[in-house]
This record gives sequence, C-alpha cells and structure tokens, in this order.
Amino acid sequence: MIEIDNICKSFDGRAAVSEMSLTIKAGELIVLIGSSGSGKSTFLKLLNRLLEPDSGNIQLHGKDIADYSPEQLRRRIGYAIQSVGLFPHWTVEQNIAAVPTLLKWPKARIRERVSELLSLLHLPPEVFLQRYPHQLSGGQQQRVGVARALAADPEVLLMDEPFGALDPVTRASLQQELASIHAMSGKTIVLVTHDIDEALALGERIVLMDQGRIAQQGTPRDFLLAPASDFVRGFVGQSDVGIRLLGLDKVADRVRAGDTIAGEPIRSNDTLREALSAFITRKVDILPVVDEHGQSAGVLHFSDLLGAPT
Ligand SMILES: Nc1ncnc2c1ncn2[C@@H]1O[C@H](COP(=O)(O)OP(=O)(O)OP(=O)(O)O)[C@@H](O)[C@H]1O
Repeated sequence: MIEIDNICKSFDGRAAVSEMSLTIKAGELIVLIGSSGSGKSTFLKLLNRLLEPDSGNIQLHGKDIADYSPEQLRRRIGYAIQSVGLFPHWTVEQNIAAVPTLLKWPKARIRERVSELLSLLHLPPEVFLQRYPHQLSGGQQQRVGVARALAADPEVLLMDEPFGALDPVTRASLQQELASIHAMSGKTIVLVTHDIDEALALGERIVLMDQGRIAQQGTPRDFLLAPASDFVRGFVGQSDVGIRLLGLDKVADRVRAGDTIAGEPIRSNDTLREALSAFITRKVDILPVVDEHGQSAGVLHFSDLLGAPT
C-alpha cells in the first residue's frame, strides 16, 4: 500500500504538484489522467524518488520512501516510460536485465527471467534476445520497456504513457496484455495517460489531475455518470456516454446461461459495446454466446444491454 500525504513539488516557484494526498491499495490498477502539464509525470517521479517533494511524505508499507535504500526501491518499484527509451547500445537482453544485474542476481537466473518476460510479452526470445533497440518496431520497443520494468518482479509498477505514440491496434493489444499481467500478477500498477478512453478501459480507479491537484477520483462509472465539476465533464466528454458505459461491462455479466440459439456466437469476454455492434451489424436481437474455450455459454438478448435479465 502507498500512502501519499499532502505532497507539494514546485519548479522555479511554480507548483507542479500541490497538496496531493492519495492512498493506492496493494494490487490496484490506478490510472492518473490529466491534460499536459497537470503534474502527472512529476507525481510519478515523486513515487520512486526520481524527485523529492518540497513537503509532505510518501509511505510504502508504512515506511517513508526516503528511508528505503535506492536498491530496495528499485527492486520494489518498476518504472516504464515512453520517451526515455531503452539503452541504445545494449541488446534487448541487456536492457531487460538492467535492474537484476544491478541487484547482482546470478547470471542463470537473469537469463531465465529475461526469456520468461519476452515470452510473456509475445516476443520470442530466440528472435529478440540479441537485437538492439533500433532493430525493433515502436510497439516491440514498448514491450521491451514494460519487460524491463517488470524484470526484478517489483510489487509496484509505475508506467508513464507506456503506450503513447503507437497505432491504435498495437496500443489496444498492449493494453490487453497489461490488463492480463495485472490480473495474473496482482501487482500494484500506476499508469499515466492523457487518453480518457485508455483510462476508462484499464483503470479500476481513475485520478484526474488539474494544475497539480486532484480534480476527481473514482471508478470509470463515476466519471461517466457523476462528473464532479464542469472541468471533469468537459475532460471526459459527454458524447457517447451510453456507449462508453456499455464498454465497462462484459457479455458474461448479462448472459442467459442454459439458453441456446443458432448463429455466429459472440464471446462472453467481449464487452457489451462489442455485443451492441454485433446486434446492429447482424440485424438480430438474440445472439449465441461462447466462453473462452468456444463452449456454449448461453445467449444475450438485445434488451439485456439495458440491464441484467429479470
Ligand atoms: N524538471 C523540471 N523543471 C522545471 N519545470 C518542470 C520540470 N518538470 C516538470 N516541470 C513543470 O511542472 C509542470 C508539470 O509537469 P509534468 O511533466 O508533471 O506534467 P504532465 O501532466 O506529466 O504533462 P504531460 O502530459 O505533458 O507529460 C509543468 O508545468 C512542467 O513544465
């Protein structure tokens, strides 16, 4: 658990983060969002002591982060960023191994860990281990960046726009990978983005920053249904709220188990937004549903989009 208590950070007399307090629960995926210059990156750098606050304090597991040694913090907190990429003259293997090497892990264990991470991120080790960053596509570089941040198995992962500057398809697939890494590992993840749809798709909790302060924090549903101010309403945008709400729930939440109907099925893991699309394009009002193994899971009625069947 990370307790942030009233931290302030100014540069040249201008506040970048002002009186910010926040509790981040262990295992939570929290998304920090806000316009450019609102203080997101500064806040993230305060969490891993790349910057020191002017006042206030941050506790990790009840201990001030200033009392951890740099090695202890590096081991516990991984950091992935978009702009400062990989070390250009190091191979993928060396890049991913950076923190474990620093922590003096045995060589065999490092090798094993690097291969495991590459496989997890769908980069076959035999192809990628010895490549250099300039021999990778943008999406592959981002994956290696995420692998590097995960290398020493940190309990907290800080990610600053890790999927920025990627095409929408690669971005969506990396988002999915991150969501499954989170589900599998139970790591605490703090992700910075300026993309509200990324925040709605990934965040268990969203923290919206404005001029160094928290404008609102809450679930994606809170942001869509109960924006706290005109600023929040404007930031989230009011178009397509209904459609975006459908994006928050899965077909599995509404499926009528036991019923069957012929036709091309949708998957229980699809969002209701994807189901809506299938209803419209196929011009039907009942769709068969299959689970992740392709087995029949029931049916979904068009009216189920409005709420659970009664
Ligand atoms: N090292 C620095 N020296 C001086 N000013 C800084 C420094 N780092 C950040 N700032 C200023 O602090 C404010 C917050 O910057 P920060 O990078 O935290 O914002 P951000 O929300 O992450 O923005 P972006 O989305 O553009 O990355 C900005 O006004 C920025 O110019």
